[in-house]
Parts: sequence; C-alpha cells; structure tokens
Amino acid sequence: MKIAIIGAGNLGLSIAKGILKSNGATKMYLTKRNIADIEHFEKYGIVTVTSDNREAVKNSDILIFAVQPLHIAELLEDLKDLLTENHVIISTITGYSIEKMENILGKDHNIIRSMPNTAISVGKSMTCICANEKGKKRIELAKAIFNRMGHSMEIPEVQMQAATVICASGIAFWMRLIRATTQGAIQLGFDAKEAQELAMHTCDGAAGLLIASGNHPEEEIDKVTTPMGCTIQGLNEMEHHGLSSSLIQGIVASFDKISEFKKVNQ
Ligand SMILES: NC(=O)C1=CN([C@@H]2O[C@H](COP(=O)(O)OP(=O)(O)OC[C@H]3O[C@@H](n4cnc5c(N)ncnc54)[C@H](OP(=O)(O)O)[C@@H]3O)[C@@H](O)[C@H]2O)C=CC1
Ligand SMILES: O=C(O)[C@@H]1CCC=N1
Repeated sequence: MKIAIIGAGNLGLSIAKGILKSNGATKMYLTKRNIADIEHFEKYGIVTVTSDNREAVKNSDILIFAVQPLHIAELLEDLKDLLTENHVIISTITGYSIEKMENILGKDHNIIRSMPNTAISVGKSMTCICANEKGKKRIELAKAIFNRMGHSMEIPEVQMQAATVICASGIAFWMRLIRATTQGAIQLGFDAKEAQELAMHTCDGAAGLLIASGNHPEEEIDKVTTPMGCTIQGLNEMEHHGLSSSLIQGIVASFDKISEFKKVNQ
C-alpha cells in the first residue's frame, strides 16, 4: 500500500510511526511545509519526506490528511485536480465535515472521516470512522488500516465531535489521571520513576481486564473491594470529592467547546 500523510505534525507523525511499526505500507510520503525536523524519517527506506504535496498525492493510493482545520480547505483546492476515484481520502481534521469535503471535491471520491488518537504511534489508537456514500465501499479497507494500529469503530458522522472528546482528547484526560496516581505513589514513598511505572502499568492492566473480559468496570471493582478494606475507603473518599462527577463535567465542557468550533466553521 502506498500511503501519503499530508501534514506530518503531532498526529501525522504518530500515524507514520504506527504504520512503520505495523509494516502497514510499501511506500510512504510524509509532507509538511518545513521538512527539516522530519527529514530523519527517510532513514526508513520506504519513506519519502517532501514539502511537495502534489508529488505525494500522485504517487500514493491512500491519502491521510492531518493538517490543522484552518489549512484543509485551501489544501484540498490545491490538490483536487489530482484526486481520482481510486484514491482513498482519509481526513483526521477535527470538526471538518464530509459535506465540506464534498463541496470542494465533489461526491465521486472515497472520503473517509476519521478520529484517531496519538496512541496510534504505538499501535493502540481507538479510532472512530465514517464515510461518504462513495467511500462506504472502502470503509472496510480504512478499518483494516486503523485496526493494524489499534481498534476502530464505525460511527455515524453526527457522533464525530463526541468521539473526538472521548478518544482524541481522552489521551490527555487519561494522562492526567496517570500523573495524579504517580503523585500519590510518590507521596507514599516511591521514587518518581517507580511511581510512574506502577501507575501506568496498573492503568494498562485495568483497561486490559475490561477488554479481555467484556465486563462492566463495577464487576472488576467488586473483586478488589474487600469489605471495610482500604480500596473501598479510598474509592469512596475520591467520590466524596467528585471524581466521577468532575470527569463527566470535564468531558461535557470539552464537548461544549468543540461544538462552538463547529458553529464557527459552519
Ligand atoms: N493531535 C491530536 O491528538 C489529534 C489531532 N487531530 C486533528 O489532526 C489535525 C492535525 O493535528 P496536529 O497533528 O495536532 O497538528 P500539527 O499542527 O501538529 O500538525 C499539522 C501539520 O500540518 C503541516 N502543514 C500545514 N500546512 C500544510 C500544507 N499546506 N501542506 C502540508 N503540510 C502542512 C504543519 O507543518 P508545517 O507548518 O511545516 O507545514 C504541521 O506539522 C488537526 O486537524 C487536528 O484537529 C485529530 C485527532 C487527534
Ligand atoms: O484539542 C483539540 O482541539 C484537538 C482535537 C483533538 C485533539 N486535539
């Protein structure tokens, strides 16, 4: 598969790393305007780094757009004469609807809208996707691409903003929880490195338990909470201080913000 990542910034490079890790491409173009900081990717023989988006498009089958929302319209206008019905066009752009892409490109292109997260670099992204009418025939291919780098879910486009908050912003939310756990572990006597190791692997284990078992979190909590024990004591104290409530309120605040972007973009 020949893949171009147009806009190799934070997310684009995370995707590139995920593709390299999973041997997901035979050839890969990485583009941005200033390429000095990503030229070292050429050490992987299959990668070409260039600021020439047109060259990348001409030589690739799968095009992953990962520029900031303010750049996408102009970019699509610049490239639309090169885009064919054979290209699979995958957008990661927050708040940029399929309709807006079709307004520029027309309806005869395979357009997939996706929402990965930066854990794609280590093959662990939760990626939500949807497609335009034409792109529905290629959605299995898009899913296969993202499944090599984590887990994917097809969702209605109307849920894309919510998916952005839970999955993409979610990486930051979980990081903060891991950091807080680390700080707690330091207070209990572990050094900083040990504390982070304990926090992140316990987090990984908790998610792993749910993924493997399909259980509800509370079922796993019941197995840990000895009556009158230390776990329930800590958990209840956290809830008295609003742990669940503050997470839910943060998620809703994030969604309110992304909904504002949407109004501005419309
Ligand atoms: N970061 C994240 O976790 C997630 C981001 N997203 C979405 O993905 C997109 C990218 O986000 P993110 O990676 O954080 O942003 P970045 O700003 O880190 O990356 C965007 C890149 O696009 C490049 N760029 C700008 N204009 C062009 C152009 N005309 N041609 C080629 N490249 C160009 C920029 O480099 P240069 O200036 O050198 O051209 C920059 O490196 C956004 O739309 C964001 O909403 C979605 C999910 C998660
Ligand atoms: O914070 C943001 O607005 C973007 C969307 C998802 C990740 N970064």
